[in-house]
Amino acid sequence: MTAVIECKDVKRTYVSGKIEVQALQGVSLNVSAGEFVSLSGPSGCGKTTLLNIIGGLDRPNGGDVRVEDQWLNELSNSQLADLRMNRIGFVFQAYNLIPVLSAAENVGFIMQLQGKSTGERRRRAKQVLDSVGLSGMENRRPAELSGGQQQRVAVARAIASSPAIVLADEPTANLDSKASDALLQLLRQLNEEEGVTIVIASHDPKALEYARRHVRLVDGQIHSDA
Ligand SMILES: Nc1ncnc2c1ncn2[C@@H]1O[C@H](COP(=O)(O)OP(=O)(O)OP(=O)(O)O)[C@@H](O)[C@H]1O
Repeated sequence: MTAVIECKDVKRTYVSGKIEVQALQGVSLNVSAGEFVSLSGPSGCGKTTLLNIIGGLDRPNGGDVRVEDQWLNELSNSQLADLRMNRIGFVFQAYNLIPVLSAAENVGFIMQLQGKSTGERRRRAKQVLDSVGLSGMENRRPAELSGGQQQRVAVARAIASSPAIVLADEPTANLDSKASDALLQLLRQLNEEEGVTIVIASHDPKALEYARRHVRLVDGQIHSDA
């Protein structure tokens, strides 16, 4: 099967002041369509950096990443933004919901950027909020929802535009065990029923159980992949 994500010798060095940190030291990784992959490893090993580079939020200093049929080095910043908007869904630890918008408006936000009509946004927002178990909560603002519910809104937002890939960075970090299970179950369902490729960076052993392939990073390099 062709890889939907291909990382070729990806390197990322951060410079802060006189200190250089080699966050990624040559990572090569292929992920096929429909895989559910975990990225784990000690704090600072480069998980977030790798997810950000795969998702086009950051650029490598060396190597390249292909997402579907596009090599990211060849894309301008606006082409990269289009790729993120149309093909990739992000779920972050801190939910990143917009506090003044309702759940439905948060979910519809990217569709608004894509120029979808109000009616279409409302319909799709209701549909995805229903699918993540939040029927009837469309009009609540983030502050009126529990942490687990907010993270479900974040997942609904990530999947609203039917992305090929969902990248999740510590999505269970702020959730209790019941909410974590519900969220992971949701990601599994998305993966199994809709074939969405999922890459999840996490320290949470439970999150790792849900993945079918486990990539472990140590010091910016792949230590194991099984
Ligand atoms: N913007 C930045 N400027 C300088 N150094 C950075 C920056 N972002 C990350 N780093 C450094 O790069 C290394 C990798 O960081 P990264 O956040 O990718 O690790 P991580 O595995 O996700 O860690 P954690 O599990 O703690 O979230 C760390 O040493 C970190 O301090």
